[in-house]
Amino acid sequence: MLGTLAEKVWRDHVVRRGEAGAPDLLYIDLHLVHEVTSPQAFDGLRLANRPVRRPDLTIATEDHNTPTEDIFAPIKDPVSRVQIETLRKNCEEFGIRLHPLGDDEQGIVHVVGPQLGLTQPGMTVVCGDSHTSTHGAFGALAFGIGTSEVEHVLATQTLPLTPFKTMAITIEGDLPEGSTAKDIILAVIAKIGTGGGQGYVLEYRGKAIEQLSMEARMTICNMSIEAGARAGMIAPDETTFEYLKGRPHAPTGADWDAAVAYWKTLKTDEGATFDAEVTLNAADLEPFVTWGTNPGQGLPLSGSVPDPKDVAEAAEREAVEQALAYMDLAPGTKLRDIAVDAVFIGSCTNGRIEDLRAAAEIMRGRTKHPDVRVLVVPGSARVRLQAQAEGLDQVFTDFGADFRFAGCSMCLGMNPDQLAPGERCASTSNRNFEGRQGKGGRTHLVSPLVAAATAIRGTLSSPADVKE
Ligand SMILES: CC(C)[C@@](O)(CC(=O)O)C(=O)O
Ligand code: SF4
Repeated sequence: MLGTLAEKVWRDHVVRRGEAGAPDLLYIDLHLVHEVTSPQAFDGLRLANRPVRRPDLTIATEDHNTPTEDIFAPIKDPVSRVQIETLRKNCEEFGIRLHPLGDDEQGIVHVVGPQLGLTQPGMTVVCGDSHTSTHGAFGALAFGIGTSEVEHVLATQTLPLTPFKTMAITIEGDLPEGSTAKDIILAVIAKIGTGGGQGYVLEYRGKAIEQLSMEARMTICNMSIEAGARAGMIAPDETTFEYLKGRPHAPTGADWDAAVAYWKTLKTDEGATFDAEVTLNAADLEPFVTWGTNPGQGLPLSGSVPDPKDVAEAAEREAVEQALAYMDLAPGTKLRDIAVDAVFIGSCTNGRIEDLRAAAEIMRGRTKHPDVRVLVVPGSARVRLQAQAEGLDQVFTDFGADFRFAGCSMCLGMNPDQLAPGERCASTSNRNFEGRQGKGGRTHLVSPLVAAATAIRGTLSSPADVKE
């Protein structure tokens, strides 16, 4: 029977079909765990006196509450310290592999999984974290789950799920210079809205997608959740196989050949139909920035802050007014004239080696604007080591940036890296909600290229604005 990529992966994982609208029971190939959403799940197992069903398909890391400097000193914040200590105790008790702070494989869970070759095409991948959609870049069916579902997967390695609808997002054309995968996904969210993907798995297709690296594909799938989708997927191809070959947990020898043969079948059949279709032309895309307090409130950098008076629908007009009040922006202000206090380069959206290389390319031989503080936080310890091996750490330090150890850092206000109230930041992360980066902090979501150019000029900028 003809099927889409998502339908094929789903079909291959059904343990039991739900009758009369009841959910299917799906097998889970990879369960990723971090310190924030796992404590209650492990408590549930303890209370029911249940072991973890497949510890070998489960892996944990520390990323949200961890500091990104003085990482070998005791964690100062008591809540963070308890979260981390609880994860370590749980992993010890239940026999789960853990990459703790200080380990060479530690990092943000959605950077570590792919980097270790754990995330593979055709897998079902879950984590108690909505940005698990990242792993769909490999043609895996990957999605965030809640704490009770974390417990269910730990106990049974399965999950009851109602099938998602499928939406094709076709990106044709070639990305212009200075525009990146981040600009693609910000444009997609602006087009379909933060609820546009509700109930769907998004499959990204088209020439512009096929030309992207795995890191760029992960940026796009990572933010599928910000369009309301459960998951984002890209069909695996030679780029995928190239990325995976030789990684610590990737198959080898005859297993590798067999895996690639299967992975090559993982694409939507000619003639298979999607429940919805959206098309964008990458050639039209210029660097995108958000002006508001959700990832859908974004515009091309050449634009200006919208005027609520131009918004016809009352509820939407009110949302724009509220966002502008929080962001302290006047309608009509050119986005390029918005001065920032901070720049953050990192997160599971744009904290990989390719992202750091892109930012370093702009920063090399330059220095930051005196009024801007710049944080560069690798998505994993491995990325940090790679950046040091390539001398990028020196570029960042000479630029005046603060180059840190790996973690979620200033993506969210759960660790020491936070914005002060009123501080405005150009951030390569994925959420700009009120207070996301720290109480009263103001976030503009941007690509690593825009972040680096902004750090030079002091206002939201693209590489073209800082060309020497
Ligand atoms: C809050 C944190 C655990 C989280 O990683 C959760 C999530 O993405 O679901 C986030 O980025 O909001
Ligand atoms: S980097 Fe940000 S979005 Fe990603 S898992 Fe960490 S907190 Fe969540």
